[in-house]
Amino acid sequence: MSRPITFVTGNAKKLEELVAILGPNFPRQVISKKIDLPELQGEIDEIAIKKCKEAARQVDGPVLVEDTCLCFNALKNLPGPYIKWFLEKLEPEGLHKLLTGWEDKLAKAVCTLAFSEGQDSEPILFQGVTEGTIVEPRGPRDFGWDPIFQPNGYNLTYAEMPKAEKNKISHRFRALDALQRHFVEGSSK
Ligand SMILES: O=c1nc[nH]c2c1ncn2[C@H]1C[C@H](O)[C@@H](COP(=O)(O)OP(=O)(O)OP(=O)(O)O)O1
Ligand SMILES: [Mg+2]
Repeated sequence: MSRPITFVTGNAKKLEELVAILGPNFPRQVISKKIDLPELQGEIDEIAIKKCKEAARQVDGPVLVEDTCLCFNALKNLPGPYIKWFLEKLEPEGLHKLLTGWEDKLAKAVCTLAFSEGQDSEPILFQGVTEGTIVEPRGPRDFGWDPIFQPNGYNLTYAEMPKAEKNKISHRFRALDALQRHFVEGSSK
């Protein structure tokens, strides 16, 4: 039996979505641990790899971490990995106003998962991207920048969508889908 995978995050909403998306059929047992890992700088992949290595060091076993970016097309993909600080200071209204000077409101939500079997294993990455536009905030405020992100093909923001609907098309769903395929295909070998 493989050891359980510890999903390390300080964000209860991420955990809630991960549990709902993975469902009961994921081939490995997943437990969670609340640790606020350092907010690192750099390119997305590099941040996820370093975050995962730090989690594996602290947990000393198999770990899963994720880093979420919100990339504005007009701003050459910023705020990207720095979205947490932008959101904290500007709130959804301010984030939307950042784009006042640009006609281009296109954005990408990017979820990068990093998995490692433990301190001595290299992290493996799985990424999910959902494209959309940045709109004036609409809907409940319970999760981050959900009120300003309207995925392509919908006239609802992530915040206005029923959770089950967001979880079918979100950046997080797409990344977890790739992770799930890796484990399901791996376990049938
Ligand atoms: O689906 C989402 N819908 C709306 N907002 C979201 C979503 N997913 C992450 N977020 C927010 C949380 C944080 O303000 C920033 C990502 O930063 P990020 O470092 O990845 O998350 P975090 O520090 O809250 O948790 P963790 O301990 O896993 O690093 O975007
Ligand atoms: Mg973080």
